[in-house]
Amino acid sequence: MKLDPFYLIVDSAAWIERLVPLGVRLVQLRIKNMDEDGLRAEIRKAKALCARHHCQLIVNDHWRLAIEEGCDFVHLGHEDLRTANLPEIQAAGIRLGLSTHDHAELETAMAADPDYVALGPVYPTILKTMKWAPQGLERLRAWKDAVAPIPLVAIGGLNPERLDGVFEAGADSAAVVTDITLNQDPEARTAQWIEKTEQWR
Ligand SMILES: Cc1ncc(COP(=O)(O)OP(=O)(O)O)c(N)n1
Ligand SMILES: Cc1nc(C(=O)O)sc1CCOP(=O)(O)O
Ligand SMILES: [Mg+2]
Repeated sequence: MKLDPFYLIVDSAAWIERLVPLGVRLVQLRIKNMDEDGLRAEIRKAKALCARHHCQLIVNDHWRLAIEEGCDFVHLGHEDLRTANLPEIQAAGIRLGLSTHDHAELETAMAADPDYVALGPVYPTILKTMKWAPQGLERLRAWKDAVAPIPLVAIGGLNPERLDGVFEAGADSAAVVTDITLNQDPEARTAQWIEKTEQWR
């Protein structure tokens, strides 16, 4: 499976409405702290927007709602995997991306037969507190050797200036939150990401 090299992560359907029409092909809806009705409405809106703009939607964490809403790709972390029903996800034909941060998580992830593996944080991130130190590019290279031919996603502290390094180290896709959502011109920054990643598309 080929992933788009630019993997946008946002926390609302409103962001998807704003940025996906610019040409984003891969987006994750990552919402924390919302009740089930609100989440369902956001997922439904995001799904419709992505279908209209030929963008692959990946739903973070909320795999059951994703199945119920007819989505086809979810992202889960190690903690999520403890409570997720993998056979149910697989039986629903849902593709699965998994986070990893260390060798133990990588082993668990590979055993789950994922459609991609993410490694992070490659660089320091301001989005959330992480218990892992920045992984760096050599670690990314080692992960590539371990997961290929499964696609590898790099995440954490990424910006256009860091993309040559992460793709040279073997990443197939680069995921980003704050470099775009906290930018003073998110539309222009998105366009910059799309243009910069064209060489790996
Ligand atoms: C592409 C991608 N990689 C990693 C994560 C992190 O997932 P997780 O460890 O479950 O943490 P939360 O994002 O749920 O806080 C991700 N969401 N996407
Ligand atoms: C959501 C997330 N997961 C990570 C991991 O390492 O698993 S790093 C991260 C935050 C990514 O945001 P930014 O691009 O702003 O650094
Ligand atoms: Mg999670």
